[in-house]
Amino acid sequence: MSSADQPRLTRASSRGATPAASPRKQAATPRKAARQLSATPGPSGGTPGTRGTPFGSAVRSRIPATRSRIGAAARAASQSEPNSPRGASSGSLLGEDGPALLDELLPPGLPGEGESFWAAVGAGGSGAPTPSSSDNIRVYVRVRPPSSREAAAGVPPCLDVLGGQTVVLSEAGRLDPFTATFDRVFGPEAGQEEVYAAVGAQMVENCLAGFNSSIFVYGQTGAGKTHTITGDVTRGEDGALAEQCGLTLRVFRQLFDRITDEEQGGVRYTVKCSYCEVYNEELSDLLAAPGARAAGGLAIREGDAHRGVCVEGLTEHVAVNADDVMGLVQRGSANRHTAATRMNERSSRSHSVFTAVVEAAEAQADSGVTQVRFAKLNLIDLAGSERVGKSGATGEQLTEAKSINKSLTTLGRVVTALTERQQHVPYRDSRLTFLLKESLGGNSKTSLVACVSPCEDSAQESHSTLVFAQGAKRIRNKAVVNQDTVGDLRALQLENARLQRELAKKEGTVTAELRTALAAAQAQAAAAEERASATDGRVAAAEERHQQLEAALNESHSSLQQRNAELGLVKKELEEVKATCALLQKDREQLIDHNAALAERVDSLGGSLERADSAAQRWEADAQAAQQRCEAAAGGQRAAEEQSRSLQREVERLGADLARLGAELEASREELEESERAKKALRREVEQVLADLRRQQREAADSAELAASREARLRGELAEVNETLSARSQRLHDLESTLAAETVATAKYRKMVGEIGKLIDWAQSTSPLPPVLGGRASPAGYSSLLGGRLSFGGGGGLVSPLAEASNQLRASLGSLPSSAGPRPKATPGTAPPSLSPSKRLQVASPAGRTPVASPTKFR
Ligand SMILES: Nc1ncnc2c1ncn2[C@@H]1O[C@H](COP(=O)(O)OP(=O)(O)OP(=O)(O)O)[C@@H](O)[C@H]1O
Repeated sequence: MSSADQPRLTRASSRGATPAASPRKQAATPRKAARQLSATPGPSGGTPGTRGTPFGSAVRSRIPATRSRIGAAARAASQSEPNSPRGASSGSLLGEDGPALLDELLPPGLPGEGESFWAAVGAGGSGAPTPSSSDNIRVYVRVRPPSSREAAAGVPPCLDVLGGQTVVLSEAGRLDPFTATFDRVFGPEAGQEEVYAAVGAQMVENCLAGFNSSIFVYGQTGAGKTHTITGDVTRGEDGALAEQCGLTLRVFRQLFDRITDEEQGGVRYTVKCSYCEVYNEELSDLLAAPGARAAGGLAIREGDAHRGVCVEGLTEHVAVNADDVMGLVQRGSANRHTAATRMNERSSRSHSVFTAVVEAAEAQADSGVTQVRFAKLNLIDLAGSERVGKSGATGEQLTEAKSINKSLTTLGRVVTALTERQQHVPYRDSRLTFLLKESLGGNSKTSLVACVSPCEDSAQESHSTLVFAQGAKRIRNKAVVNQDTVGDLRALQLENARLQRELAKKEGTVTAELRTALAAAQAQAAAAEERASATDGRVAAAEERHQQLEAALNESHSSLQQRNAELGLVKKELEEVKATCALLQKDREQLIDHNAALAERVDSLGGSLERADSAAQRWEADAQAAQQRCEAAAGGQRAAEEQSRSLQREVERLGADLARLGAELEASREELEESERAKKALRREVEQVLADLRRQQREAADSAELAASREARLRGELAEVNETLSARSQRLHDLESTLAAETVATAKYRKMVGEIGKLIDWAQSTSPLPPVLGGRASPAGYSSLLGGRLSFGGGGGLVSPLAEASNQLRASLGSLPSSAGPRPKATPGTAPPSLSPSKRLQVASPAGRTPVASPTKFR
């Protein structure tokens, strides 16, 4: 614990809160308080010596008059502030006059002389005086460390903590620093345990003592509220709470430790938890089974005098240790509405309230009375206010932000109304404030932790938070110890029995005073019964017991029958009073509702009136200004008329221009339409050309494919033709060789024929000289060969066969080609087929040869 805690803890203990550092010492506190309560003189323990004190028959005669005063007081109470602290309003149906009026009903010396019945029955109808405490809300400020984003951006700080209780905000542009003092200010270095020791520990003690206790966390988004109230709710490595665990689990750990101690002293505890959230003005149960969430949210209503505001249908879960609570907090937190925003990666989009109702029952061995104390412990995590522009909220987040800001504004108005002690506190203006009604200005000991960012870019929000926290400091709550009526009713019944026994002892000497005392005691019992009937069904049993006592009284004191008849009359009267009270209670409730509705109506009418007033003033001012403008306008009217005439002329000129421009426009429009038509025709043409092109492209593709296949086929055919050609060339060559040989032979034959001819000619001639053969003179042998001259006439001789042979030779030579060159003869089987010229392919002949036409197929 830091040294800064010291002064605060000293002051806390002087207020009755026990420092957390000494739990053992604290452990005795509630038991001691309970014993003290039971020892305090009450109806059953009236001050010795006052019992049986005569208090005159005048008291009885005052009853009817008093009854009418009760009615008036009840009506006045119901019309007065419906939001009066729970302790005051719940103590009686009769409002502030209640104590005095009931004192009038009671004989002196009954339930605690010198002490009003009001104090005796207190808020819970207890026979013991109820300790109450009127405290201001305790307000703490927690400055969180800079976030990693702020540290990285180097945003300068704007807050200083002085002496543990003062915070100073200095902002660029602000002339004077803003300074505020609180119960405690935690700097960025303060850990979770330190915050718990200062804020949470005392709440545990308050709760065990029977006081409702609430802790709020408030502040802008991302300021550290959830970190403070919930924090890390997982187990640490050693199984203990995590270091960053917030107030909630630390409070319950301490609470259950203390309960264990207390139970050793005979006190029995029950802890019932609930967890709800207010999201977009709808209340829902965070611990409801999946799918069991009420559509449209849960309803809130004013509960009975003891239990305060109730949420209908909210599930309650019994917890017997801190682990149970941890499970519930984990489950509920997982169901809570959260979202990532620019300001906080996991921003709570709802207000949440974790509530535990702690009930302690302690039997009093001496009196048989069972003291029942109970307290509500609320841990409230408010959603953070946010500037929409800064948080970047849009869509659903924007709706959430608006709803959050609206309910926080109502919270601000409630705080203002309470601090200014206004008659009407607008609790009902939002679900949040209605739900937290008891914690704000009511029956609760309340602490508020205002969370702020240390950095300058949040200075404005930190300032608003500190101003809100300052306001909250001035709220006064009135907490009372909440006690049940079981034991008190029993005490009253015991007192009743005692008085009746006393009455029996005195028998015939019983005075009218005693009867009145008895009646008063019965009135007390009946009143207590009536209050008890609002909370449980035990009254029926009590009445039965009461009747049994009456029967016993009748049996043992028959002499008192007549008096008992009178007693019956009184009882009847009391029944009437009871019935009247019940009616009054109904009236009062109706009046409270009516009053609240009226107050709201008055508020809204007040607002409307103010708006109407200010509108009327504005209208008046507007009328005056309009009057002045009229006057000024009248002066300017002539000038305006002149101007109007010139404008008229201008208008006419413009009209002419307009007509001309209209005509031009019409012409342009026609041109435009024409060009539009031309454009369309052109477009059609282009489309046609494109279509043709596409078709041709397709055909070209087909032709290319065809040409490729033809080329391949032609190449094949060409190869075949080339082969045929080379075979034919070879054949030609052979034929040429044969022809050359034949030509040589032919030439030889010709020469021979020529020479033979010459010889024949010579033989037929008379020339003595032989012809020149081969360029030489024929040898003599010819002559000898021929035997002289050949004779070609008659007789046939040698000349005729020679001439015949020579003729044959000439004929055969004449059939030979002369000089056109050799021509190959078509060989059978190789003769080219008769093909059309168009189907012949010209093939190059071998060098030196005549080109040959080669037949080929051609498709
Ligand atoms: N005192 C602190 N020490 C260390 N970290 C902190 C402290 N306070 C806040 N943080 C961290 O700052 C971040 C924002 O805190 P938190 O979620 O509690 O803000 P919040 O006020 O609840 O915001 P919102 O209203 O948007 O829900 C968290 O990551 C939290 O752990």
